[in-house]
Amino acid sequence: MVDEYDVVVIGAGPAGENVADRARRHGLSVVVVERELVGGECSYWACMPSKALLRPGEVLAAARAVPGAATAVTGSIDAEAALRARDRAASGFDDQGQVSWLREADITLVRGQARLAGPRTVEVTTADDTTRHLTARRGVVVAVGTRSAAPPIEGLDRTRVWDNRAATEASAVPRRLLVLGGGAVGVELAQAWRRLGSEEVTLVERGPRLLSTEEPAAGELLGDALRVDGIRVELGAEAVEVQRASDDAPVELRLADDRTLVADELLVAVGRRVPSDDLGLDTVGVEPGPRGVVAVDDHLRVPGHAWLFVVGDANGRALLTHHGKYQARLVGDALADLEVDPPWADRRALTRVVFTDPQVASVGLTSRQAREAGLDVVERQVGLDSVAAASLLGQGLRGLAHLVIDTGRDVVVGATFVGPGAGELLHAATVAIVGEVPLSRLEHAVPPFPSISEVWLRLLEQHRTEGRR
Ligand SMILES: Cc1cc2nc3c(=O)[nH]c(=O)nc-3n(C[C@H](O)[C@H](O)[C@H](O)COP(=O)(O)OP(=O)(O)OC[C@H]3O[C@@H](n4cnc5c(N)ncnc54)[C@H](O)[C@@H]3O)c2cc1C
Ligand SMILES: NC(=O)c1ccc[n+]([C@@H]2O[C@H](COP(=O)([O-])OP(=O)(O)OC[C@H]3O[C@@H](n4cnc5c(N)ncnc54)[C@H](O)[C@@H]3O)[C@@H](O)[C@H]2O)c1
Repeated sequence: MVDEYDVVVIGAGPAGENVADRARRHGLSVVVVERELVGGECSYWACMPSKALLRPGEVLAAARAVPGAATAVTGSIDAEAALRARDRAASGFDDQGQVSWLREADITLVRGQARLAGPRTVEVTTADDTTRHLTARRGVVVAVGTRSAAPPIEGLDRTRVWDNRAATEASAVPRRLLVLGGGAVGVELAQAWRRLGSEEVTLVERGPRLLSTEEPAAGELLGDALRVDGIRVELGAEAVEVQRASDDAPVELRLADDRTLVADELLVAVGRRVPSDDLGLDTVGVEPGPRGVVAVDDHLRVPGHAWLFVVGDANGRALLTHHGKYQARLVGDALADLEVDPPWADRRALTRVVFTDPQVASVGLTSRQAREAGLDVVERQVGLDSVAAASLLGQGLRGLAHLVIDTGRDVVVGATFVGPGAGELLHAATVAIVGEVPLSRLEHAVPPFPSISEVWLRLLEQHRTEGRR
């Protein structure tokens, strides 16, 4: 059976859904192939459940920091209620809502495993083991996302451990949790489970700090906050071996310095891998790169294959839902032959928020990336406690605001905010970066009093006082 559409999308995660939506809005016929749940990793085992797991602890900590409110907090977190709220945030791990949305948008859904079978052709093996062939008049879009990567650690392939799926869908709080990897997944889920009631949480990171790709001060401040929560943070620690006597026995993680850490669960959060092995890329002469990533040009096309696009995690440019969706919107326009800018914000204005408490929110280049790119930059940094609003948020608040300023053009090229709710501070910086607003012009962007946004005043004052160097 061969069906012809304008666009065939492989994968119905946020990137796939958005490219389908955009292309359909332009009047193109679109089919999406999904082998699991419509909505992808983000909806069920990543963004949504992890944020739901973090939220009760965040609210409680905010209340405890406020005199008057703190005394009203007498109980502890109801973990079972929190897990039920998590289930609701993940739509009960059921995709009927998103399937209805596809139907209403007049996008065809085919359930099954898709793989390329030559130029513009996709072969689908459906659940009942029948094979369908879909052909694309305008283009095929690969939006297959990523899964947890397994590091080469002795014994790992024989040992039951948590990946992001197990760690976000768990139905009970582990008494002792080990987390391998101090990136976004590791820090968020370590704090979530600690605050939900895990008695012992140890975070193991082989680098010298958490969130190693962000400004060093951000990872250091977050590390301090996690320690205050009672999480043991092991930096510069390399895991070399893992074992369990049986699936229910404690898990043992041996480090390179020969110490052994023991827990009930081990979350492995050391990065991601694109499931491109069984994608039929060989049928069109394409080889995936490291971690299965399918490389694309500036317009998200696979070089030499103008009909083949890759959006979202699978192209390795930005492992973030909102950037995948941004890419998807541009590819949806390109499929309709509209003239589009390349998605340059992936490179120059990448927005990221780690939803721990404090949140770590950043956009654009870090000081290191800016210098590596050959820019002449200065850094400005102030504590969040430099503004009046901080004292109203609660006692003992720690946080920072940091700018990377290109002295040649006198514009912001990177910004980092660490603090409660810092993610909501980010968009002002994003607009300043994308709009290349000169710092002299920012003097006229007046933040309201008393708001945390007043940190912009402190940063600009510092920049004026210290001159351009
Ligand atoms: C724990 C965790 C928390 C996160 N939190 C955030 C967050 O707060 N904010 C944020 O921006 N990002 C977050 N991320 C990252 C975010 O989840 C991803 O960037 C996002 O899901 C990528 O979207 P995607 O559409 O590219 O891929 P995915 O969401 O992975 O979807 C890909 C879809 O393709 C399907 N598929 C794969 N291969 C095939 C095939 N051959 N045939 C048919 N279907 C196929 C899959 O089943 C899946 O449904 C988090 C990640 C993790 C692990
Ligand atoms: N809030 C969010 O937006 C959010 C939340 C979670 C994940 N994400 C996305 O998901 C992506 C993947 O996140 P991640 O945390 O899995 O990966 P990551 O690459 O961000 O971090 C992995 C960490 O594990 C460490 N590591 C690697 N091997 C190790 C080993 N053998 N022993 C000890 N440490 C080791 C690395 O040094 C690194 O710090 C992120 O890049 C991010 O884009 C986003």
